[in-house]
Formats: sequence, structure tokens, C-alpha cells
Amino acid sequence: MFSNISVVGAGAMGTAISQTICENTKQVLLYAKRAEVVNSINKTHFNKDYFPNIRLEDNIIATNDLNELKNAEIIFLTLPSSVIREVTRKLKDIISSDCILVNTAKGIEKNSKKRMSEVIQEETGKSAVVLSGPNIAAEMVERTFSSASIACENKEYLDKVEQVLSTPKFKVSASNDVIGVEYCGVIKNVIAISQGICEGMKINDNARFSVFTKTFAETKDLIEKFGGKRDTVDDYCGFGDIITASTLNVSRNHTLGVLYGQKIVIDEKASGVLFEGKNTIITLKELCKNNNIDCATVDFTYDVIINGINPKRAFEEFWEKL
Ligand SMILES: NC(=O)C1=CN([C@@H]2O[C@H](COP(=O)(O)OP(=O)(O)OC[C@H]3O[C@@H](n4cnc5c(N)ncnc54)[C@H](OP(=O)(O)O)[C@@H]3O)[C@@H](O)[C@H]2O)C=CC1
Ligand SMILES: O=C(CO)COP(=O)(O)O
Repeated sequence: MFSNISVVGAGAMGTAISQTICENTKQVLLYAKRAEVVNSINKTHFNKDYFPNIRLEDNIIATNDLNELKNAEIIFLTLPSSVIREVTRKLKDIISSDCILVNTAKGIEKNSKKRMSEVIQEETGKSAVVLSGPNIAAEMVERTFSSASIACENKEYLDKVEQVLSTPKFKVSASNDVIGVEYCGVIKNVIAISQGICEGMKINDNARFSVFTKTFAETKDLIEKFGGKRDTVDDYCGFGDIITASTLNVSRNHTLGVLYGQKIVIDEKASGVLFEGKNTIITLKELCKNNNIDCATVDFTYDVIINGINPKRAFEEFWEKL
């Protein structure tokens, strides 16, 4: 049993992870940026902005003072990838040398093209544990069955994070393939968008799942070329998460793809919804180009979302490459 585990970012994933780990620790200290979220959780046990109908467990307490995390044994970072650098820079001077950082963000830094564990290493000098899997937050927050892959170069960190996450309902697969687990989460968002486009444009199901087959094979190639292991794609972070986000409308990235497939334009920024995959498309396209990698799924998604090419025309080109 742990005593003091923290979670930074009180959105969908932060609330869901808190509900998962609270079984294995005396207290979860959940950091929220906004005071009203802290008040809502501490006074009512509801995070009303994200899950107004779910009463959180009693040992989840919120704070908006990062300094209160100074005694944390483990900190889960449940933030958009765009703010991981800024937040870990602040945390560096607060946390103890033994504190373990766990990243759950499924993104890549836009300009540097660095993975989140690389960003965290640069800012704190620590080897982060990375977590990725079929983790629809709206399900996890209800403490239903779920799973995740975790990876870290530091075996002691990996074991501790496995202990805090493992419950009768939450399965953990531990690995040493940090690059593979991280890239699975990153690529999966782009795949979810690509499958959403197919669904939105109402391509027939045989066609959609034929290209999905190609996409799955390409994911293995990409992971290997980026330095990860092909087999990691068979794990929860790969197959599990790719299927989940590609076929369910609850995935925000999938929904974004459906809208583009239907040629419906939304103001993504104004919506306030986090679409991690949108920036990733541009980054992955550049990474493929820089490494002489051909990836039909990335090209298709880039053509529709970034170049604004008609989805039917883009699909025909995708089909040609099968
Ligand atoms: N939702 C899901 O099912 C899953 C999400 N993930 C990944 O987790 C990451 C977070 O996603 P998710 O929780 O869904 O996103 P949300 O938009 O639901 O939550 C993000 C949270 O981060 C907070 N935040 C933003 N900027 C800062 C900052 N500078 N300092 C402190 N807090 C900040 C937001 O605060 P505020 O409320 O004030 O805006 C919000 O509470 C993403 O990378 C996503 O891919 C992974 C698995 C599942
Ligand atoms: O990563 C997720 C589930 O595992 C959530 O996906 P979205 O960010 O597309 O909603």
C-alpha cells in the first residue's frame, strides 16, 4: 500500500487514473489548475466539469498548489502533451529525488519532435514511466475493466508503478520498450482520425477494414524504424488502443476524423476539446519524410486534414497503395 500518490491534471484522464489507483494508496492528491475544480472535488466529491455524475472515492483530494506534491512517491502526468515541458519544469524543484514520474499524454512535442519521456528527462533528469492503452477515461472513472502497457528503463520504477496500478479490474503489462509504448499512443491518434474519415465519408466496411489492415502493418514498420519493437504493437498500447480509438465514437480523434470525412468544418480551438492527433499528423509526416519512410496512412490523413483534399479522392490514392 502506498501513502502519497499524486496526479497532475484534473481533466478526463486525471480523474480516471485517480479512481483507478485510489485502491492502492492511502491518498490521491489530484492537482487541478482551476480553484473551482478543486472546490468541487473537495466539497462535493464530484469533478463537475468532467464527470458530473460520478462520485469520486473519498481518498481523492484536490489541490491547486503544486508545492503540496513535494512528498509524492509517484506522480501521474495526465496533461495535454503541449504542456508537459512547462509543468515538469515547475515540478523539478518541488519533487524529491525518489519521486517517480508517469506520463499518460499521447502526443509528441511539436517543434522538437521529442517523445514525452525525452521531454521529461530533459526537464527533470528522470527516466519517466510511460503508460498507454485502451483507456477510455469515461469508463475508467467508473472503475470498470481496463488495461495498460507501461514501460521504463528503470526496473525499480516500473515495478512500483505496476503495483500502484494493478487491481482486480485493471491489468498492467510491463515492458522495457519505452519507444514502442510511447509511439503506439502517438500513432494510434492518427489512425483513429484516419478510420474516422473513412466512417464519415461512408466508405463501405470491406474497404475501411482493408485499409485498416494496411495501417496495422504500417504501425509495426513505423515503430521499428523509430527504434521500438514490432511486438509491442500486439500489446494493450497497440492493438488494444488502436481498435478502441478507431472504432468508437467516444474517441475524440475518431470523431474529428468523422467530421472531416463528412466535410463538416468545426472551430477546433474554440471547441475546447483536446485533439492530440491533429498536431501529430504534421509531426509524423515530417518524421516519415526525414527518415525516408513511406506510410500510406499518414499520407491519407495529412491529405484530408491538413491539405484539405476531398476525402474520396484521398481514399482512392490510399487504396492504390494497398
Ligand atoms: N481521455 C482519455 O480517454 C485518455 C486521454 N489520454 C491522454 O491524456 C492526456 C490528457 O487528456 P485528457 O485528460 O483526456 O484531456 P482533458 O482535456 O480532459 O484534460 C486536460 C487537463 O489538463 C489541464 N491542464 C491543461 N494545461 C495545464 C497546465 N498548464 N497546468 C496544469 N493543468 C493543465 C486541464 O485543465 P482545465 O480543466 O483547467 O482546462 C485539464 O484538466 C492526452 O494526451 C490524452 O491523449 C490517455 C488515455 C485516455
Ligand atoms: O486515448 C484514448 C483512449 O485510450 C482517448 O482517445 P481520444 O484522445 O481520441 O479521445
